[in-house]
Amino acid sequence: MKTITVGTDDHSYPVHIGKGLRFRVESLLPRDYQKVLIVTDSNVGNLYLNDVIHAFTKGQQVHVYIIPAGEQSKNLSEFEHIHTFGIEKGLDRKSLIIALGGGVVGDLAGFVAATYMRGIDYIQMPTTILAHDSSVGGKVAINHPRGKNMIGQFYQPKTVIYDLETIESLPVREVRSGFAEVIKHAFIADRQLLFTLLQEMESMEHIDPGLLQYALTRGIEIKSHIVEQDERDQGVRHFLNFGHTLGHALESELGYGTLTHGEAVAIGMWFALKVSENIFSISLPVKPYEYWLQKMDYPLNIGNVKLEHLIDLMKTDKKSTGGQIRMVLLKDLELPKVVSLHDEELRQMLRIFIHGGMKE
Ligand SMILES: NC(=O)c1ccc[n+]([C@@H]2O[C@H](COP(=O)([O-])OP(=O)(O)OC[C@H]3O[C@@H](n4cnc5c(N)ncnc54)[C@H](O)[C@@H]3O)[C@@H](O)[C@H]2O)c1
Ligand SMILES: O=C(O)C(=O)C[C@@H](O)[C@H](O)[C@H](O)COP(=O)(O)O
Ligand SMILES: [Zn+2]
Repeated sequence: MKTITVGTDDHSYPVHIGKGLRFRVESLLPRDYQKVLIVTDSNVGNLYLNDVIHAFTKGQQVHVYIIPAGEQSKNLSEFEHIHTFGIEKGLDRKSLIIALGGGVVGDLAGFVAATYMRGIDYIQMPTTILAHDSSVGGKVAINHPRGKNMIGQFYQPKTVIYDLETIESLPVREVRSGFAEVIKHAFIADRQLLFTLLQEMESMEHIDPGLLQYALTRGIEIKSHIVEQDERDQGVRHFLNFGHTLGHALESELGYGTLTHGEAVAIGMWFALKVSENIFSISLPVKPYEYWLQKMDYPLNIGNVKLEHLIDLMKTDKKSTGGQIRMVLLKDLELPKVVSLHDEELRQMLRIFIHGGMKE
């Protein structure tokens, strides 16, 4: 087992990474809890819920709430239902919530934990590749029909337990989705990892286990280092949003779950790279990235999206101020920068990108 410590203003917490950790949950908790609520989804529940329940051996009350799998569950109604369930089961301020699943479960259950009786302990047990990102850093949220993650909090988990055995059952689409956030971390902070991924990955079906474990661990190190400097997203944490300004707009515009988060961010990074080259008059490895996206079978043709809808949605992005869109661009590899863009210059670049750059 490898452990990375995340130090934030409120407290420091460990991110444990290793195989079979779901069987050891009890011993990895910061203290004893009498009442535990496991929140999971309908897919993960079938696979790993029993292992986690049986890991509690001291007679604790363990309750379970299962949400339908998918992005559409990250909503106000599920949020309310979990609160109701917690009240009915008598959860109190000394209880623990466990988020067992991908980023949807993590963001939703984390937001419930942040608000239940004004905040109770929770831990993250990520089960997707993507959740190497979402389980660390304490951004918890639900979606609003008019914008991604519009209702949320910063609320750090007490512990993150990443059992790498669980990701072995992921469908290939979710492997692909998760790798978008892996390559995001590489673009903003580790060019060596970037070139390794671009050059050595042949398909999403067969990923070298050593490379996978290395890439996830590096991603967590990069993320935690940034979160430690700017927990509440006022400055350098924006860099973790590379590819997300357009990515989030695409997710909302197409309907949550149409594109996965990672698929949308992969397209968003492609656009951000092109904008970066344009704005800074520099050359970035856009072609190798395009080639990688195609080789890895990312969906690049998103159909008929309305340009003006995307621009409006990009304005509701949390980095925007005074209605002006701000994107994370790269001045070079490992050198992200937040840049304000005028509507008209963005419109022109987005028009070219959508009509010229997104054909498979
Ligand atoms: N809080 C953050 O910092 C942060 C960071 C990145 C993404 N996010 C959010 O995370 C969400 C996406 O997370 P995700 O990609 O993990 O999606 P997800 O939670 O919907 O999981 C993807 C799919 O994989 C299934 N699944 C999960 N684990 C599995 C396993 N081990 N085996 C088989 N199937 C499994 C799920 O049931 C689901 O169908 C988005 O809502 C995004 O906004 C948050
Ligand atoms: O942790 C962060 O900060 C990130 O931006 C990580 C992103 O991958 C993640 O999708 C996050 O939820 C986006 O946050 P938002 O503030 O743009 O909603
Ligand atoms: Zn993301």
